[in-house]
Amino acid sequence: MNCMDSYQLWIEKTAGEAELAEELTAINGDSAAIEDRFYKELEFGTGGLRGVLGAGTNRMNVFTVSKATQGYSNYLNQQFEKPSVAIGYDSRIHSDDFARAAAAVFAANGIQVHIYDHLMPTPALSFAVRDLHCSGGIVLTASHNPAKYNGYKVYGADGCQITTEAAKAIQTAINEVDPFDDVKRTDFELAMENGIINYIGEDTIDRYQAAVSTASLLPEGIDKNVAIVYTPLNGAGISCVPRCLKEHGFTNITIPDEQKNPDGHFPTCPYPNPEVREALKVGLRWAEKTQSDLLLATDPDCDRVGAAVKTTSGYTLISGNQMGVLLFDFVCKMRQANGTMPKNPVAVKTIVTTPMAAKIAEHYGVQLIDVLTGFKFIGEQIGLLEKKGEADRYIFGFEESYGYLSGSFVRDKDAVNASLLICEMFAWYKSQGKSLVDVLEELYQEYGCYESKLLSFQFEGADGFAKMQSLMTELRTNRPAELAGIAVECSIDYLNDDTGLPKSNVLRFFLKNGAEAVVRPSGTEPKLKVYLTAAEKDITASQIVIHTLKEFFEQWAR
Ligand SMILES: O=P([O-])(O)O[C@H]1O[C@H](COP(=O)(O)O)[C@@H](O)[C@H](O)[C@H]1O
Ligand SMILES: [Mg+2]
Repeated sequence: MNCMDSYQLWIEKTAGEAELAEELTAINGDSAAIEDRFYKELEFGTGGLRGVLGAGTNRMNVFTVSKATQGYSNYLNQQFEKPSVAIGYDSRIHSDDFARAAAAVFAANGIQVHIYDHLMPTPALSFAVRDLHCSGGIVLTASHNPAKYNGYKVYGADGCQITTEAAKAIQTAINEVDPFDDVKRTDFELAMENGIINYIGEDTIDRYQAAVSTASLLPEGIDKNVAIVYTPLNGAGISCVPRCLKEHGFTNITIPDEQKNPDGHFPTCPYPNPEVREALKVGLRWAEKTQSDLLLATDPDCDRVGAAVKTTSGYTLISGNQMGVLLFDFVCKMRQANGTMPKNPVAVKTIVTTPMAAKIAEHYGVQLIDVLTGFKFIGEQIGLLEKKGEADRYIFGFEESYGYLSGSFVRDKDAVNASLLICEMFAWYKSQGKSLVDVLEELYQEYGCYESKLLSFQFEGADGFAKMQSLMTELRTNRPAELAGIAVECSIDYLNDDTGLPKSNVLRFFLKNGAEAVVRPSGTEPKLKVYLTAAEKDITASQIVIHTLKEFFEQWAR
């Protein structure tokens, strides 16, 4: 069906939904606006389905959510005799409505539903799937994307987001569903009365908090008087992070008034992504006002966490790679000291995450596995260990995009777990008179001066998508012998080369002196991402290499 026909059909079928009907009427005659909403359907990317809120097949709305849920229900009913699911949601616009709509579709398909009765972190959904022995689960969230987005993360029975094979099968099942004719629905309240929909109890939440507590590494007697500013960025972290920190003795916590309450409009952080400085602005102001030691900021679904620490010259932001290596080293060090390092320990990172991790792994005798971008691939590795009865070998997983997990109790990145670890690590080094910046410097001395940078280039709409594809194709077919004058020693095309990993649209260039550039389109936002790494003899030299590469790629993406 072409865009115009789809548009007409949607006008007819969505008349009962005031918000959508109004939007469709408003774009009458605007062919670009119509095309943008109908030129494709939402598809699984790095972290589930994700799209702008609004009317159309390429938008997140009650129809696309219901269609996805019907498809997922068909898949579950095929795979399991008596399927059940867990549902979570964050603070985004319509996350709760979509969660209830999805619950009603599952219920109408005879699938038992366990749904949180208030917003909860994404990792708590991963936990609930495992705790309640569900066949799968979903979270309504677009993670850290801007406020105009929402999304739909899908989980398997192991509590891990579905990976390649399952995603393909579920996508096929979804594609077969007509959103207007094929979706079964029941009344949410009625299904609650009938017991096919249940609220997830406090006991599950308590067990989740207890599981996170098992990740604690700090020995008795360490001073925990760390002054912390914690901001949930108007998201789900408020439900778990303060409680977790307090239960572990970190009681000196200030939460910024503006960002404490759930609010999907994110009025003071329109792009609620701890990776970007702008999102930390309010938190930094509160940190300065209260002269706090540490700032922690979790994204709306509380699976990633950003941090800044007080130094003599103000607050220093710690990047995802920096925090990853700090935590990885800390986990290894403490487990060795506590006598809890398992035999043949395993850590997992993504291919776009700093190669410095390999040096740390080698130092501690940890096997380090590299996987494609997406924490689901880290969770998948834990699942593979679990199948062999060896889940305890997993000690840490991380990715440069501020995602960390130090235990097998959940299968997605966990910012509650990571917030606790960061506070413990901070207190541990503070007790030795060191800041995290000092420790980072020590790690550079020991393992090499790795510097990294992520470049993101925005490409909106159908035209942007085509431009991104052509940039990738051009780079793939005319593989450069040098980048910004730095020799390319070899390169990997993850789409066509045999890497042992699933095929993926990623190009990786290994440059002279251990520098690297990895290029890939984002699977969650209309962006092209370039991940740069340099490893020179000092940090300044590494920064110069990064700067040169940055200028080159900025020119390239124009
Ligand atoms: O968005 P989240 O926090 O659910 O996280 C998901 O998306 C991020 C961005 O992916 P992309 O680079 O494809 O945009 C990935 O780094 C992450 O591994 C994945 O779990
Ligand atoms: Mg997130």
